[in-house]
Amino acid sequence: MGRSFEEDPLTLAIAPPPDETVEQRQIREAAEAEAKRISDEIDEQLRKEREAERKKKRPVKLLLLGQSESGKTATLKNFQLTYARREWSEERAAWRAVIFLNLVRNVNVILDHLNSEMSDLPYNPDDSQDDLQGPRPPRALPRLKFAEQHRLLIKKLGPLTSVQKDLEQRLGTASAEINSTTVTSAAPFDVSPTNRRALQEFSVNSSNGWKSALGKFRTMRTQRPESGPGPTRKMQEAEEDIVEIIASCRDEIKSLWDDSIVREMLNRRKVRVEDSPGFFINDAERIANRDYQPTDDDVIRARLRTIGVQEYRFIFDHEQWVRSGDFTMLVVREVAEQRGIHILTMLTQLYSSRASSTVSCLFDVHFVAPLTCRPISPFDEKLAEDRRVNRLEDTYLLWRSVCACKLLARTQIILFLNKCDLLQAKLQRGVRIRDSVPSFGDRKNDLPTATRYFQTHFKEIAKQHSTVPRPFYVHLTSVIDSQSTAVTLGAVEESILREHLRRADLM
Ligand SMILES: Nc1nc2c(ncn2[C@@H]2O[C@H](COP(=O)(O)OP(=O)(O)OP(=O)(O)O)[C@@H](O)[C@H]2O)c(=O)[nH]1
Ligand SMILES: [Mg+2]
Repeated sequence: MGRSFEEDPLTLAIAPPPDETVEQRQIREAAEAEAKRISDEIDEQLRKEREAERKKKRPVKLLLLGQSESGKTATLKNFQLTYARREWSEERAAWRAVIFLNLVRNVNVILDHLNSEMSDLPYNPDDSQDDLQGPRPPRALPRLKFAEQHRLLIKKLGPLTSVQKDLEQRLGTASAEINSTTVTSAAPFDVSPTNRRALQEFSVNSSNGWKSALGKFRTMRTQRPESGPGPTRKMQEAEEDIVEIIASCRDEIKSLWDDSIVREMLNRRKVRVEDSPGFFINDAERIANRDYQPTDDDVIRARLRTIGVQEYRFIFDHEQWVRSGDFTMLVVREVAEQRGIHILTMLTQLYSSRASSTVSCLFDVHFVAPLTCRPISPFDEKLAEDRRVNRLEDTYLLWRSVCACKLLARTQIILFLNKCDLLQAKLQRGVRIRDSVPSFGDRKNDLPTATRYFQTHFKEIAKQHSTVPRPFYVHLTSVIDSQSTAVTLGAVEESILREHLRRADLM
C-alpha cells in the first residue's frame, strides 16, 4: 500500500494552514500565481534561447551540382556578389592574374592555329570546340593569303607563351592545391590523353578551391610596395613584369582579333574562341593595361576550372538574411558531377570522407538544397571528355541520377538551365536543334520554343525518377549576367528560406 495523501511530508509542508482566513488565502494564492508567472517566463526564455541556439548551429546548406563548365563557380560567385559583398570586394583584385591568364590563353590558342595554318601542318579537329560531325573544311578552298604582318604578329606576340606558363606556375605555386591540368589531375572523369583541350585547361584542385589559390595574390595586393624586400615584394615585381609584357602587346592582340584572314582561318577550322570559357579578347584594350582592375563582371566571367569538391562558407552581410536572424551562414558545396560514377556513390564518398559530417548528419539534420546547373546551349556539342557522347544526352543522364538519388530524395532541387545567352546566339547563327535532337522535330527554332521543350523534358525526368514526389523548380539563366542572376537568386533565396524554416519547425 502507498502512503496516504495526509502523510506525504511535501504535501503537508506546502499545505495551507488549517486555520487560514479568507484574506490570508487570497494573499497566498496571489503569491503562488506570481511565482508561477515568473517560472513560466523563465521557461519560455530558456526555450527561445535553445531554439535560437539550435537554428544558429544549422547554417543553410546548398549543394551545387553540375557538369564541368556548366556554370557552378559562376553561380557561386553570384551568391558571393549578392550576399557577401564585403568579402567579394576584398577578393576582386586578386582575380586580376586569372583574367590575364584567360586573355593570354585566348591569344595563344589563336596563335597556335595561325602558326600551324601558316606552316601548313595537318589540322586535328579534335581540338575544335564545335561538333565534329560536320565535314572537315575542304583543303580545296583557296589558300589563305598570309602576309608579312601575320609573321610580325606571331613574333610580337611570342612572349605571351612564356607569360602563360609563368602565370600558370605562379597561380600554381600560390597554393599547392593548384595544378596545371594533366591527365591525372585534370578531371573528375577519365580523360583521354588525346583530349588536348582538357589538357590546356587550367584548374584549381582541393577543398579550398579558388579562395586559397587567390589568397597569395590578395595578400600581395594589400601589402604596400615599400614594405621592403622579401617574397611579397618579389611577387609584386614579377607581376609588374607580366603586366608590362601584356600591356605592350595590346595593339597586336587587337590587330590579331580584327584581322579578316585570321578570322577566316578560325572559321575554316571551326574554332569559336569567343564561345570558350574565359573569353576576354573583346576587352583586351581595357584589360591589357598597367592599371587594370577587374570589374565585377570580369570576375564572374573569369575561368578557373575547379575539380572535385569545393566548399565555401559565406557569412551573410545581406540585410534580409541578417534580419531573418537565426542563420547567418550559407555553405555552398560545388561538386562537379562525374561521368560513370553513380551519384549516390559519389555523394556517399563525399560525405563519409569528411570526419565532421557523416552522411546521416548532413542529410538528416541539415538542410541540403541541391542546386543543379545544366547548360542547355551545347545541344549540338560532344563532351570534351568523350567525343562520342552528346552533351545534352549526358546532361539528361546526370539529371536522371540526381532525381533518383535516394540521399537527395527529401531535398528541394532547384534546376538552373544555364547558358541561355549562348543558346540564343547559336540559334541566331542558324544552328538547327533538330539536326542534333531529332525529337525536337519541326518546332520553331527559337529561344522560347527551345527552352520550353527542354524544360518539359527535364520536368518529365524529375517526375518519373524522383522516389518521393517534389515540386519542380526551374530557372532559365545566364549566370554571367549578374543583374538578371541577382533576380533569380532572390527567388531561389525565398524558397530556400521557406524550406529551411519549415524543416526547423518540424524538428
Ligand atoms: N556565356 C555564358 N558563359 C557562362 C555562363 N555560365 C558560365 N559561363 C562561363 O563558362 C565558363 C565555365 O563556367 P564555370 O562556372 O567555371 O563552370 P563550372 O561548372 O564551375 O566548371 P568546373 O569548374 O569545370 O566544374 C566560365 O568561363 C564562365 O564564365 C552563361 O550563362 N553564359
Ligand atoms: Mg568550377
